[in-house]
Amino acid sequence: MSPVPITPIKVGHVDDVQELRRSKPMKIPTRFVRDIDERPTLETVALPPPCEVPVVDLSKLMSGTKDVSNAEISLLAAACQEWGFFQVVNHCIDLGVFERIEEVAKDFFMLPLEEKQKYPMAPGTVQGYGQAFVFSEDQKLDWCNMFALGIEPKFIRDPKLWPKSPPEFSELVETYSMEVRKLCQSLLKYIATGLGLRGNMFEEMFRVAVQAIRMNYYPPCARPDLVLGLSPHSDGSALTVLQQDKGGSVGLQILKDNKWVPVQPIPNAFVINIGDTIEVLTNGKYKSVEHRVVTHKEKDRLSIVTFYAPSYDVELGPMPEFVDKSNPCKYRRYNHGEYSKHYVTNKLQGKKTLEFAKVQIENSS
Ligand SMILES: O=C(O)CCC(=O)C(=O)O
Ligand SMILES: [Fe+2]
Repeated sequence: MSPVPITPIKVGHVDDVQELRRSKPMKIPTRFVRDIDERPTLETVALPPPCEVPVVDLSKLMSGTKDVSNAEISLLAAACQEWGFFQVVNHCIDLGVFERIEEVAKDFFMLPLEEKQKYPMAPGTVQGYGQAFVFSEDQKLDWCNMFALGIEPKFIRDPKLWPKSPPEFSELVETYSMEVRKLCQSLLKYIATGLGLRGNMFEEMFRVAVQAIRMNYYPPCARPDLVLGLSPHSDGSALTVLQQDKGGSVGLQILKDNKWVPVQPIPNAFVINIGDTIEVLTNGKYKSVEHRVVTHKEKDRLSIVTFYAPSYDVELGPMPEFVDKSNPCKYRRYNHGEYSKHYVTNKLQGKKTLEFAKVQIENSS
C-alpha cells in the first residue's frame, strides 16, 4: 500500500457496485461478466477430510503450560504449511472493538455516494473509496466497493482520506489497528518458533512494519454465477488478518489442491493468511495461497482486512535456513518497497505478482 507516483492511466467508467445494484439493470454490465473459465462454481466442493481451514487457539499458544503451547505451535505450523490459511479464536482482541468496527464499516458503506466520494481512490492508487487494482479499460471489474487506508508508519497516511462520517470511524480504525498489530506481532512470533527460528526473528527483520486496512463491501448480485466479488490473488503482505461480518454470505474461497474451498465463518474469529513475504522468506515452505471472493444472490458481505508487511526499506530473500541442495533458492533478493509498488500497480491475477521475485531453477542433472 505504498503511496505510488502515478502516471495517468485510462480505466474507463468504473461503476459503483452499490449504485449499480440499486439501479437493477436488466443485465449485468459486461465489464463485470467474467470469461467462462473465470466464472465461479458456486456449489460447495466435496474434499476428502480435513476439508475445513484449521483453527488455532491463541490462548493455547500463549498458555504458560509448555505442552499446551507446543502442541498449538505444531498445529499452527501444519496449518501454515498445508493450508497457508487458518482461523484464530480466543485472540484477545476486545470483542466490543471487534463488533463496533464491523458496524461502523457498514455504516460507512451505507452513506450516500456523494459522501463516500469525498474520499476518492484515485485510479491506480490503493487508498480511499473506490475499486483498487484497475489499470485498463478492458479489465474485468470486481463486484465490490472498497475503502482502504494506510495506517503505519504514519508517513503512509493520507489525512484527507480519513472519514469524518460516521463520527467514530477514524478513532475506531485507530484502536482496532493497534490491537490487530499486536495480534500480528504475536502470531509472527509463534510462526517463527514453529519454523525453528528465534521468536523475534521476523519482528527484528521487518523493522517498523507497514500496516494497512481495507474494507471490502460486496452487495448481493442477481447473477453470482457470472461475476467475482474479488479476483483470485495472493496477498503481498507477510500476514493478512481478515474479519468477516456476522450474517454475511460465505464468500471467501481458497485454492486448495486445485479446488476452490469456502472458508466458513466462525463467530468472533479472524481468518489469517500467509502473504508473499513469508513465502519468499521461507523459500516456499509456507505458501501465500491464492484466494478469491464469490457473491450471493440475496446476501451482502463485508470484510475488514489488515495487511501487515515489512518496512519498505527492508531487503528480502529466502533465509539461509530454508535453502539447501534439495531446496534450491527459488526467489531472488529484492527491496520490499519495490515489491510493494509492483504489487499495487498490477491487476490481481492469481500468483502472477510473485513472479517478480522468482528465479529460474536450472536443472542440475
Ligand atoms: O473479502 C474477503 O474475504 C477477501 C479479501 C481479500 O482477499 C483481500 O482484501 O485481499
Ligand atoms: Fe487477499
